[in-house]
Amino acid sequence: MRGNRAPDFFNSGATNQVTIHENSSSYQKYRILPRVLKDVSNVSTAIRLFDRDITFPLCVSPAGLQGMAHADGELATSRACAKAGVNMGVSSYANHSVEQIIAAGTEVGPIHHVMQLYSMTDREKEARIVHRAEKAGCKAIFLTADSPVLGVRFNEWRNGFMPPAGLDYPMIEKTSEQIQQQSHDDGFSSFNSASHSWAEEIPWLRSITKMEIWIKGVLTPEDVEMAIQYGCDGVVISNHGGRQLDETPATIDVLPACAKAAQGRIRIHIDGGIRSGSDIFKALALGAECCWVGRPMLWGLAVRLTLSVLWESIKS
Ligand SMILES: Cc1cc2nc3c(=O)[nH]c(=O)nc-3n(C[C@H](O)[C@H](O)[C@H](O)COP(=O)(O)O)c2cc1C
Ligand SMILES: O=C(O)C(=O)c1ccccc1
Repeated sequence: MRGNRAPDFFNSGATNQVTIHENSSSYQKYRILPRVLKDVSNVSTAIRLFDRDITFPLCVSPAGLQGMAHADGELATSRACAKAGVNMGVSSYANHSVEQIIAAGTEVGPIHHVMQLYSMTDREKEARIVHRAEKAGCKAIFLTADSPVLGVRFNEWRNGFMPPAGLDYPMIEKTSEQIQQQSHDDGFSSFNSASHSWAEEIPWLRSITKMEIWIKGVLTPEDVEMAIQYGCDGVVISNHGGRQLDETPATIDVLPACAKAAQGRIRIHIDGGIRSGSDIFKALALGAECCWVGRPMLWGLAVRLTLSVLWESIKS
């Protein structure tokens, strides 16, 4: 059976949903030790990122298929990020082009974007994404390194999730019809190169772009060291929101060791399960410079769609 249950795609983790839950619940293991009699009359949550102040240390992670949550999809996300004064990651599987997404945000206010990339079997197409992103004004490539193949997602399989008709994928240069002709797994993960490696990918990327190069999906001090050796600018400590390899640790639990390994030689950001200001505080206290968030932004888009449908039905 084929189905288009968007929640199966947006909300799901991989296999038994262990990591997706642990990402959030692990924050409750950490307690905040305040120091007292400190002058807090003049404080700011702003941090500097890509040579610009953002209002607070939370940006929006790249997530594909936002057109399934709302027709404006990534355009709306970009506007919202600009309004909030934070930066945004653009997925290679966005339903709008990087040029349109940047234009939509920039109309609202100052905003920077980063382009998410997978190592692809079609290197020429991968290079076209990089060049388009750079020309459009992206500040960095976020190379997602945890997805040589797509995660095992029982919740999607159970209902035969298929991306809906009518959505385009301008960055990977596919229409929904082309995606639907392949099975869900083939349609998506066949673009990713299962034979990717540090040596194949990073020097090549470095040779084709001046943008910063970040590795998204790092969970170990060893890979932080690899990213430093390969001259990368930053890493995002991430397990893909528990959607790729299940039973990997919560990102907050591996952050201290990763930050220690970095010793200030590379930027350390984090995502996965961050849902409140105290989560952000703990991540910063444990060594991250900035946090990123995925699903809550998608839920916001989907609620806007639901409200507009409700409103139309009330009016008529
Ligand atoms: C529906 C959905 C689609 C995603 N698509 C991508 C993607 O295209 N590329 C990518 O690198 N990460 C993708 N991610 C992972 C996010 O960038 C991020 O790592 C994750 O959502 C963070 O966890 P959180 O949702 O608990 O905040 C996706 C996540 C979700 C929920
Ligand atoms: O679902 C994801 O996590 C993801 O990275 C993805 C995979 C295929 C299409 C869009 C996003």
